[in-house]
Amino acid sequence: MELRTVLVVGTGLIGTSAALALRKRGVRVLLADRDPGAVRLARELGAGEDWLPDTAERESADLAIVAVPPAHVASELLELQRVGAARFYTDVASVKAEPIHRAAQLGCDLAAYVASHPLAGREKSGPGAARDDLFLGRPWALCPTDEADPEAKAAVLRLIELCGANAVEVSAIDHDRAVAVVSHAPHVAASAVAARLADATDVALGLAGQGVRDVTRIAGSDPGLWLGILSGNASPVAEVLEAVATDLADAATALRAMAEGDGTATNEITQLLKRGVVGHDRIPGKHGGPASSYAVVQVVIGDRPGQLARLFQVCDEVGVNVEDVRLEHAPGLPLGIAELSVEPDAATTLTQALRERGWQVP
Ligand SMILES: NC(=O)c1ccc[n+]([C@@H]2O[C@H](COP(=O)([O-])OP(=O)(O)OC[C@H]3O[C@@H](n4cnc5c(N)ncnc54)[C@H](O)[C@@H]3O)[C@@H](O)[C@H]2O)c1
Ligand SMILES: O=C(O)C(=O)C[C@]1(C(=O)O)C=C[C@@H](O)C=C1
Repeated sequence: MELRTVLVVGTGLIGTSAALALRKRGVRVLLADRDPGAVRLARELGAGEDWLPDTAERESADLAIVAVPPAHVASELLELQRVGAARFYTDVASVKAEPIHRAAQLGCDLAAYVASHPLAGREKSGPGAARDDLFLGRPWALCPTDEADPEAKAAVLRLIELCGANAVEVSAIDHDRAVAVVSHAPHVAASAVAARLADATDVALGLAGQGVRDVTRIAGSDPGLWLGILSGNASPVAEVLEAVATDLADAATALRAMAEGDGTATNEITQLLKRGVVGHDRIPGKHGGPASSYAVVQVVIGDRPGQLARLFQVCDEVGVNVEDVRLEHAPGLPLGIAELSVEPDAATTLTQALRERGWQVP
């Protein structure tokens, strides 16, 4: 099924990322959001054009993507179907059973609707955080109901393909149980670890390395959005968290025993760490990797004005496009590391050029 025109309702992180990916593949994208500022920014980023529902010659889109918080999906779907906004509809909410149930209760046309969920995101919200490669190589769940028209499913499969993601068909109930394990409970665990940092000493924070950043990155996400996600999948998430809490309580008990000289308690900790390795190794590498397979060039930079500008100047001189940049500060030192993500075959050129110009590239 070809998608010529797609309507994106909710031009935040996910809606705008999908819109940018579709634009890149030549699809016409119409944008709508209850916040006019979100539409304006998405448009300025090149995500599409404003949807003008009141114009007489308004056409119906091939597909509408409802990219709003889970609790608003069903009401938004109903309204869009009422005005005939599109031929087919999907949503991207992080929970699936609840919005589908609500859509059925409200009397939405379930034949034209196939719920979906891309397993890709960021800890930032809004169109400014959107990226056209967000979904590349990532799983994208779709949960067609028995009522769904095969053509509606084909439209959503085409959306997933155009965004470069991998379609995974699953029932809504199975989806919600699965994401409780791989997304929702991990999020709460990250928040609990990050909450310990709220009153950590400056000394502790000054010693923060990559480990705590990796474990807590998602804890920086919008609490309002996550309250909606967690409350839409409360029982499955509670079940996983109870198991995690048991492991943590057992680990604390074993550590107390070790502190009091009980050598046998080490076994308890070793078993947990080993089970952790087994679980970690089961995460499929392809889906766990970065959105694009860029090479990272690390450069030591002084903590002085103009350093980054000089660095980018070298990239410009040798014609290397910087796809992403990350700064690592060394606490207490007038130095940091700039990590430049570049196409793999540009990494050697850039490394050489930087070294020739006196930059320290470890
Ligand atoms: N953030 C993630 O990592 C992530 C990943 C996958 C899926 N999701 C899901 O995607 C959806 C959007 O999340 P996001 O991260 O893009 O959030 P966001 O806050 O970046 O964007 C949501 C947008 O929806 C708009 N909105 C809210 N209610 C609306 C309504 N009734 N009508 C029109 N617009 C409305 C808001 O103004 C906002 O611009 C959520 O359902 C979320 O569960 C999020
Ligand atoms: O990586 C992130 O920042 C995410 O928000 C990703 C993540 C996930 O847990 O994998 C979070 C929630 C979404 O529903 C989908 C993706």
